Amino acid sequence: MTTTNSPKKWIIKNGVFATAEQGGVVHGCMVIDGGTIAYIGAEEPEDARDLPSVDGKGLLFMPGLVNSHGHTAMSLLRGYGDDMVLQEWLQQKMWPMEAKFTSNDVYWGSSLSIMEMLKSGTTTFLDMYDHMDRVAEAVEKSGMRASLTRGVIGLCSEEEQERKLADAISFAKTWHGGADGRITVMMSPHAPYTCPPAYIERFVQAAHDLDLPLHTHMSETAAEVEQNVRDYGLRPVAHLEKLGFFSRPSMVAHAVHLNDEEIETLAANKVAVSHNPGSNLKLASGVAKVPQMLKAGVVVSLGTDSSASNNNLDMFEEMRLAALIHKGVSGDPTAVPALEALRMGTLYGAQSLYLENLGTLAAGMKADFVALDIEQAHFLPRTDYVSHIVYSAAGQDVRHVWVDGRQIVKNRECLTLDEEKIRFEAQAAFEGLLAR
Ligand SMILES: N[C@@H](CCSC[C@H]1O[C@@H](n2cnc3c(=O)[nH]cnc32)[C@H](O)[C@@H]1O)C(=O)O
Ligand SMILES: [Zn+2]
Repeated sequence: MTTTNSPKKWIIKNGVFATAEQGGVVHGCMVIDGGTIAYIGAEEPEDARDLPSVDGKGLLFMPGLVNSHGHTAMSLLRGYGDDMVLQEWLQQKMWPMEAKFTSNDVYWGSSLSIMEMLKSGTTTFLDMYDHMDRVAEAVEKSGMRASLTRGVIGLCSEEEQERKLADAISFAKTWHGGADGRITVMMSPHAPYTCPPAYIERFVQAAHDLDLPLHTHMSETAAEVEQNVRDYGLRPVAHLEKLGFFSRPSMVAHAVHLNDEEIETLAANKVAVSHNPGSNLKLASGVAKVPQMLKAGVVVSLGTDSSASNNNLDMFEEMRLAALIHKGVSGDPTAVPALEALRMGTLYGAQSLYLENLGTLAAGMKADFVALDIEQAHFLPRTDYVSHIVYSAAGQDVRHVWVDGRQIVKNRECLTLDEEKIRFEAQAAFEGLLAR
């Protein structure tokens, strides 16, 4: 395929498009006008005759993947603490190292993750972390789309709490709508077990004042749920509901340990969930009731969580895990079929981040899409392309990536980033952390 220098309006011909719309796959062409998909269909539109064109032969186009929960700077801790239970992993391994992170460490860790995500077909991600102005800088440079949130652990003095909340608010004021609208912001107390109730209420108030969605970790482990009942007399869902958390558009990560009534509460309050199957398996947190949540009408998207609990950011793996685990656990092979897994990785991700016109290939949607190289053994025979994406593909199959109609990965290389420098600086940052 010969690629274009992104003229304002152009057409991809001879392509196969897995649209993530109900109905699945289009063989034909797609017209891109600036940052928007203007047309997709089997027939070439009359007025497209003279447009600059690209031959899509040998490529499978699909919407860019949306990674709805993670901590990008933690790629610096990949392989640093494995095979541990959540609370010990956080308290003994992650938090002591993270306390040493400088804003430069965050910049290079985040850049490493951004490079990994882009090259494996993710075009939008959520990041909950500290030093978020540096993450925003990395996102802006990369050309990627992101929902960024200054996550706050409130197990500290009141003064410190005030400083962190002020930091979260000032980050939101500076960056919401930044990078030509590619950056949006959420407000995030880290979790009910790391933030006192009154402090969580301050975040809810700030989200109201700034008109932003809320995000948090919720009901990730059974121990956390028991602890919440001991401390506050309520399970985390009722606890957060009581604190007004669900009075805002909100999205919670994990939601592993839920009873039927809690699933109904999430559905009734339109609370979206980021399901993180790889991280939940690795930390043995349990298996979320995804088929039940989907049936109840909850928007369930997919996230990797950080590279310290995954240990990569390949969203094809998360789609495959989501499609497989829930079959295995329920004994029902019709649970989470391929198209639903693809929609969890794309459209439902966009919806859970409260981003509009994003997540499928259809006229009027944002032109965030990727092309997989399907001239490979594991894409044959050419039967069901949605099945191939979910059950056979991997991030390494991604060849080109566009965000807002602009090409940012071409022939597996990031056009916006200095890949060698990022690899060097990330390794140096990790060595610096070990030495301090
Ligand atoms: N250092 C910050 C808080 C950062 S929010 C992101 C936090 O989430 C933590 N984290 C990563 N994965 C998980 C998970 O699966 N569950 C709960 N916390 C996690 C991570 O270690 C990091 O400390 C402060 O100033 O308060
Ligand atoms: Zn997390």
